[in-house]
Amino acid sequence: MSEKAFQDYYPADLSHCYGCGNNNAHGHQIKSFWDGEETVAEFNPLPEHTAIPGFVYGGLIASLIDCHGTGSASAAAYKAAGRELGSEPALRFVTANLNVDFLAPTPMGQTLKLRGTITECKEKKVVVDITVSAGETVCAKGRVIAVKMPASMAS
Ligand SMILES: CCCCCCCCCCCCCCCC(=O)SCCNC(=O)CCNC(=O)[C@H](O)C(C)(C)COP(=O)(O)OP(=O)(O)OC[C@H]1O[C@@H](n2cnc3c(N)ncnc32)[C@H](O)[C@@H]1OP(=O)(O)O
Repeated sequence: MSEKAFQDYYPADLSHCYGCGNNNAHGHQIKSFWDGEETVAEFNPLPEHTAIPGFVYGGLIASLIDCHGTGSASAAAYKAAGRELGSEPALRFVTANLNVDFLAPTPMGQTLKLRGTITECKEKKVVVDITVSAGETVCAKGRVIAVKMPASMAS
């Protein structure tokens, strides 16, 4: 994919997140995009993301859902407002609630595909439902309730 990801619009001073910050060399640097009305992201787990040999650590999967969810929430809020991604004033969202169901063992060595659906989009709250698939298998599903970032979290 050659277009800019949602996370590429985050300002540098808010790009340190372990899951999605471009400025976090040790983080996952997840990249999310629109695919029609849904949002998508991909991730290739590394050996250090192992739970049991051959299988991916659930905390990593939760982290991917978390950051694909908050990125999708921001993008959905911009879309609902009819605004360009990244335009000021910024529409920033953080995780209020993260719920994950692990449906099947997630194999190492495959690209994980995340697909998000915007279930609810209000001015202050966006709900995103996400699946994580390896090949044809949906290994996990999750829901992110994202809420406008409080002023106290901005520097
Ligand atoms: C694309 C362009 C980019 C632009 C630029 C973006 C930069 C963007 C940087 C992002 C960076 C990465 C982000 C990664 C994801 C994290 O890891 S974020 C870190 C983890 N999260 C936190 O630390 C958040 C800590 N919690 C809080 O600050 C506050 O509790 C919250 C979540 C902001 C909520 O504030 P609040 O004032 O209590 O919210 P409130 O007005 O009462 O509720 C609003 C709505 O949310 C619901 N709600 C509130 N809390 C909860 C909860 N815990 N459970 C369920 N629902 C809740 C309420 O029920 C209410 O719903 P409705 O009645 O409207 O339907």
